[in-house]
Amino acid sequence: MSGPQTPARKHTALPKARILIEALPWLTRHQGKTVVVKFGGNAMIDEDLKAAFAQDVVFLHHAGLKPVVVHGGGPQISAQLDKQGLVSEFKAGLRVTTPEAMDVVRMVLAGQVQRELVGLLNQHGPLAVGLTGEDAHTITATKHLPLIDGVPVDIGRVGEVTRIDTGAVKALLEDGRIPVISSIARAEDDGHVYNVNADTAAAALAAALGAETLMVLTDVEGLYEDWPHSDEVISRLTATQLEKLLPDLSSGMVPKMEGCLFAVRNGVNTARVIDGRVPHSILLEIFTDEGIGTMVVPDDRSVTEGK
Ligand SMILES: Nc1ncnc2c1ncn2[C@@H]1O[C@H](COP(=O)(O)OP(=O)(O)O)[C@@H](O)[C@H]1O
Ligand SMILES: CC(=O)N[C@@H](CCC(=O)OP(=O)(O)O)C(=O)O
Repeated sequence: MSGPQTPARKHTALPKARILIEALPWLTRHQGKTVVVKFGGNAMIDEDLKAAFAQDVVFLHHAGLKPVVVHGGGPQISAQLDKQGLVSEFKAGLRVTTPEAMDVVRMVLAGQVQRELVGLLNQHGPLAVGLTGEDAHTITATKHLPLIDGVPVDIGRVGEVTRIDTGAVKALLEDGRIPVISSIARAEDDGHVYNVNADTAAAALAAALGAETLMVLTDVEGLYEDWPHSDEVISRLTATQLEKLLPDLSSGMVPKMEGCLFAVRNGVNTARVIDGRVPHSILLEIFTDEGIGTMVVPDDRSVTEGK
C-alpha cells in the first residue's frame, strides 16, 4: 500500500508559495498606487515580449495597483514614413515632424501601436481603453523649439507639454480600466496636433497623476555610466546626481532621463529605466528584491532606503 499522497504534493508546490510570499511586502507597499509604464518602440519589436508585457500590466492591475500605459513607436513611425517615401530626421533626439509626417505619426501611434497594445491587454478581460493626449484634453502642448548650440530650432509639429488634464485617465482607473495613451497632444494655441516624445509624455502624466512610480521600458539594461565605452549600469541615483549627468547623455537617453528627473522633482517617488528585452521585467522590478535597471529617487530619499 502506498502512503498518503497529499504531503508530497504540498512539498512540490512549496517553492511556488515562497515566490508568492516574497512579493508580499511589495504588494503591501504598492497597493492602490498608480504606476505609469512607458513602453518604447524599440522594446516592442518582439511578439513574445509584447505578450509578456501585457501579462505583467494585467498582473499589476489584479494585484491592486493602478497601471497606466504610455506607449511610443518611433521605429514603427520611421518604417511607415519610409514606405511612403518620407525621410526620418531627428534633431536634439526629436523627430522633425512636417504636417505630412504628423499625419503618419498619428495614424501609426493611435491607429496601429495603441490598437495592438489594447488588443493584447484585452485578451485578459475587458480592461484596456486606448486614448491619445488629444482626448478630453489629456495632453496639451505648444510648439517646441529645442535649443541646438544655444539657438532655438524649428522642428515642425513637435510639442512641448504645457498642461495635463487627468480627468479621463482617473475616471478610467476608478472604473477598473487600464488606460493606454498615445503621445499626441492637442495644441494650446494654434489648433494643430502635436507629436510629443513618449518618454516626455509619460513623465508629465506620472507627475500630474501623482504616480508612485514611473517605469520606462527600453532596449538597454538601464543608464550606462560611460556609454558607449562601458556597459556598467548605474543602479541608483538621486535627482541632483542625475542632473549633473544630463549634459553628457546622448540620443534616446536624453528625453528618458530628463523625464525621470522631471517626475521625481514633481512628486513621483521613483523613476526607473528598465530593460524591456527581459521577459516580465516589470514584475521583476516591482515584486522582487532584486530590482533591475536604473532607479532615480528624489534628493530627500536616503541612499540605502528600499525600492
Ligand atoms: N548612457 C546611456 N545609457 C544607455 N543607453 C544610452 C545612453 N546614451 C544613449 N543611449 C542610447 O539610448 C537608446 C534608448 O533610447 P531609444 O532608442 O529612444 O529607446 P526607446 O525606443 O525605448 O524610447 C539606447 O538603445 C542607446 O543606444
Ligand atoms: C517628437 C518625437 O520624437 N516623437 C516620437 C514619438 C514616438 C516615441 O517617442 O517613440 P519611442 O518611445 O519608441 O522612441 C517620434 O516621432 O518618434
